[in-house]
Amino acid sequence: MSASRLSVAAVAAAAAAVSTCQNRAYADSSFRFNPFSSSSSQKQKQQQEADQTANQKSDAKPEPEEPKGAGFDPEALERGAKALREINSSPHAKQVFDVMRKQEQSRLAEVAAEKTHYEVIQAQIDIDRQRKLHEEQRNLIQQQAQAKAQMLRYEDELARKRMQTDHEAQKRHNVELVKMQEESSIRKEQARRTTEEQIQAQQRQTEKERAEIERETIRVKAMAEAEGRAHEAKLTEEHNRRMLVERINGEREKWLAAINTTFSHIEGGVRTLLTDRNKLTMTIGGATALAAGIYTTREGSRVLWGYINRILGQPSLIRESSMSRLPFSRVISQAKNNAKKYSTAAGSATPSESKNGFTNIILHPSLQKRIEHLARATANTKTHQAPFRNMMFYGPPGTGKTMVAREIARKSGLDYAMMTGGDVAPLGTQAVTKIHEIFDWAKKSNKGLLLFIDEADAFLSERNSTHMSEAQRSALNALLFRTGDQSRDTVLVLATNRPGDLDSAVTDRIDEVIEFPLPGEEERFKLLNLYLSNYLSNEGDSGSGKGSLFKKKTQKITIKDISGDVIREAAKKTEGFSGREIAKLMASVQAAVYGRPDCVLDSQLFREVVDYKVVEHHQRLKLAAEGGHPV
Ligand SMILES: Nc1ncnc2c1ncn2[C@@H]1O[C@H](COP(=O)(O)OP(=O)(O)OP(=O)(O)O)[C@@H](O)[C@H]1O
Repeated sequence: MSASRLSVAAVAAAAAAVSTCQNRAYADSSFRFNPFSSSSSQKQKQQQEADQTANQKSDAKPEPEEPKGAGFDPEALERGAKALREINSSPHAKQVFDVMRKQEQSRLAEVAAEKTHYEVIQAQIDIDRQRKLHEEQRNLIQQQAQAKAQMLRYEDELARKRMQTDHEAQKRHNVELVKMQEESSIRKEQARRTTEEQIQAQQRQTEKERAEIERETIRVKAMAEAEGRAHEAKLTEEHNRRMLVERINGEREKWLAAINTTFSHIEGGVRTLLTDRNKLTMTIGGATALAAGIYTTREGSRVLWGYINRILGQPSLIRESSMSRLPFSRVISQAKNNAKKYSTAAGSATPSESKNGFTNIILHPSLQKRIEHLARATANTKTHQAPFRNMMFYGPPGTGKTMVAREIARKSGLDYAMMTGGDVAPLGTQAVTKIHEIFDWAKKSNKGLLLFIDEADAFLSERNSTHMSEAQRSALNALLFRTGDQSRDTVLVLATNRPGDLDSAVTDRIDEVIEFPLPGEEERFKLLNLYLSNYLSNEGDSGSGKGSLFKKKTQKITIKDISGDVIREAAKKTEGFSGREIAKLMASVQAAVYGRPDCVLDSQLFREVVDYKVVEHHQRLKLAAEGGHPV
């Protein structure tokens, strides 16, 4: 029993020694497997502790202390060798070695198992590592993908921003381009306009120069003609004087001879007469009758010559003139005026005339005041021998321009002559001569002449206008020439519906410009009243009524219920009517009254005529608007 115990202890010691050596060898050779080496060293430690415990138990006597070397412990080898020796000497050596071999095998198996376990762990670690690596790679790829996507997004955003910026820049550029183009076109337009204006200014300048030259030519021509005429007149006068002297001398001699003869005859005759009383009486009576006949004939022929001179001397362009009246008609009118003056002085003047300076002319109060003032100024100008002021009347047709011109002439004591611009064009080349004739003729007036040119725009329009003929232009230049200086014998009054068409040189000669508008409601009311009394009142029905259309009236007109309100209503309806239209309306009323057997004018008939005249007026306006003509 003790032997076996001993052998077991020896084997254990040997095994421990061997294993220690092996462990050292392991520990030296395999640093790689740290966990295993640590566990084997622990085991070795445990083994050593177990061996020590077994040795202590088996030996129970203290082993002398071996000096401990630095790296190698010979004690174990010694103990191993001792144990081997004991084993060798033991009969159970074989069994011991078997056990040892089995232990070794089982230990190796353990080590292999541990190794396998470790390998499994290692593989697991590898797998984990690989998985981690893979995950990391995947994360990395994901991150890269994210970064790339972000990058792409960023690039895309950048590209979009760039595109937007480019687009805005392009837009700005386009706007600038358009602006530049606009500016350039404006500049071009301005340049074109400037050029056109320059060309027009040049043309105007050329026209002006041409007109100036023409005027100068006409002036020089006129002066030359005047000089020629003066020279001719001088020569004629000289010749006439010589002839007269010769004739007087001849006559004197003839008369002397005749006187001598006569005296000798007279002497004989006187002697006979003194002796015969009857013959003396007859001779005295015959001489007186002869003297009276001679005087009457001379005065009569002088008056007749003056009249013929006026009639034949009146230029053909003058349509109406106060200078062409028969001398006896002037005497009659003078007598009439005197009679009027007398009756006025006696307090029988018509209210309209005493109050209103212009008989039968209805104007707006302010216009009337101005006209009266002008008439007074013209009269005073004439009295003081100052230069006359020219006038222009403009406004729609039939507003009283001609009437006023005539009245101004009458009031200011001037002669009056009227011509129409439309008559000038048909005269062609004769027009210039005729214009000069008028102004020469105007000089014959002792009182001064108011020359009224109606439709002045027909021949005094802008000289640059294309539809103006050369003859018309010359006529206009002639008028401009004759009115260039302020005149002391002619007042020029132009009337036109289109003042804007007049040549600037013509308007330059005008001192007073007066507008004649269409009558307002108050004026229409007065006009209706005026023409009602002129055409329909029975005053002066003896045939001399100033307003009667027919001098002889066989039946009296009866006016019924035509109150102020009825006339006021008509004045309201006739808005846009001229004075002439209102006069015509009342003439129509008169015709309508004469159309009735009883010659009664009542408010119904009056209203009917007014209504159809208003309709007619609007139709005329419409037609004129369609035709593009002024009414
Ligand atoms: N203000 C007015 N007062 C009274 N009657 C007027 C007035 N205006 C016009 N008339 C009447 O109209 C007629 C024409 O007037 P007048 O010839 O003076 O007009 P006008 O302006 O010269 O016209 P036109 O431009 O056509 O020559 C006159 O005879 C008169 O009957």
